[in-house]
Amino acid sequence: MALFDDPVGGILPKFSGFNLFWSIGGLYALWTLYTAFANPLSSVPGPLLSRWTDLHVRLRLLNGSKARYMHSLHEQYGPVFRVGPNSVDVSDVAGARDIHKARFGYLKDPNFYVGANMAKELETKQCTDILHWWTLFAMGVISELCFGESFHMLEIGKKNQYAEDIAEMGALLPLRGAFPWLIWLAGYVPLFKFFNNVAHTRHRIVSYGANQTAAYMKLVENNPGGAQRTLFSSLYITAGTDTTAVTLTYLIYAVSRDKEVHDKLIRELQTLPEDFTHRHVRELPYLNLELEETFRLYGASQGALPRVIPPEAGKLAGFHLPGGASFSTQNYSMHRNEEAFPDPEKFDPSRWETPTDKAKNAFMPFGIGPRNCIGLNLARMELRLCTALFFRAFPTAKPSSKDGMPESEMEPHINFLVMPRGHRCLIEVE
Ligand code: HEM
Repeated sequence: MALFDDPVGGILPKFSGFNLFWSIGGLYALWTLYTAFANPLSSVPGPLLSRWTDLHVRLRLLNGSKARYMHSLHEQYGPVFRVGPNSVDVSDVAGARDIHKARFGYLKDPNFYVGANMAKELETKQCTDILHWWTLFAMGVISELCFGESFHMLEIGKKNQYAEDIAEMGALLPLRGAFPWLIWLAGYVPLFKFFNNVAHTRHRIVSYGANQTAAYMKLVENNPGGAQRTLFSSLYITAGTDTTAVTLTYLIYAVSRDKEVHDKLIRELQTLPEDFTHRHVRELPYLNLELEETFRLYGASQGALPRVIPPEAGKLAGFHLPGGASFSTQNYSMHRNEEAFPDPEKFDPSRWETPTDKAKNAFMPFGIGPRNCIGLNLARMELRLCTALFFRAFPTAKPSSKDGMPESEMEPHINFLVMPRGHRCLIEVE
């Protein structure tokens, strides 16, 4: 059957369904050959499949194993490998640094709120979920900075709808990027209801942010001298909540399961005055080493941070990368570079006593260059203070298997951000 009738008669060639099928098939075959062999990225090593698709990498987002899979591909193919037809991942330290760079308080008293809540839970349940409490704490700090008002979640002991939405959005962010068509499909197919919720969640977050900002502006108008300055809601609130809470959780976990590291910290904390402030903890040498080692192994940002090669193209670690191609670096690999960090899986704060240049260069827990983390000083401050307050209050803290929590629950589930697989971290005291 002719698909297009030519009313003028005989000028246009007649296309049958059969011809159309072969034409599309032919174009597809040409594209397949081009992406496989003639694309400028074809000289970059990588799995054969990556010449046509990055689906094998994206699918691993679903079970949080993408960073580990990418790391295994680095071990197999070297510091630059092809992720998909138009993207590469780079763990070459010098190259990654060049490209990233060239182109391109009022803290709520964690002792009072967090400490009291944890102590209560320890008394009633004999263990406490520190991830839960650090999340409420970090959210409280950021909401005060953004909206001039805390959400009072620490006092109530649970997340409000906004915090639930933010957490859900954060968890789904990588999936939105990797499978945008699933979000679209969710609007039509009831099977994908889970993804459909993403759109509603996003809408609720945007309107909450707008309302809170309007309320704050009114407060400033009515009381120009009285209202505190805020960072406003333009600061993406997710960036400062789970990142801090998860990193802090892993810090406490890593320290409390290693007797030598733990005892050293406790001895150092005993030198603090009773009414210590951040000014005191900032100067504690061993606490600071522990912070660095936590950022290296468990810093919340371990997944790929993508960048687009500018139109004039670039050379990276010996490979020519065409303009428009995407390249990424992931801290999971950079921070496990064996030359920079011997025995990379070991949590060893002492490696930061005299770090080599290689270690300093490969270390980028807050990103580098003009788009690095704007909250890094706040995050460091929260981590130092909370760790000191926590171990002063609970010096015998250790990971708990009460409530049936196996160690495997603490295995990092890495999408863009890190999250313990079990979404909790139970601690008990002796
Ligand atoms: C341990 C805690 C944290 C870690 C590990 C972390 C890590 C990072 C990283 C790696 C980036 C760069 C992302 C990229 O290159 O695409 C980033 C960006 C950012 N971070 Fe953080 N962050 C933390 C805490 C915070 C806090 C507390 C805030 C809020 C005050 C914050 C706000 C931001 C913002 C707004 C950006 C985007 C900057 C831009 O795009 O120019 N972060 N963070």
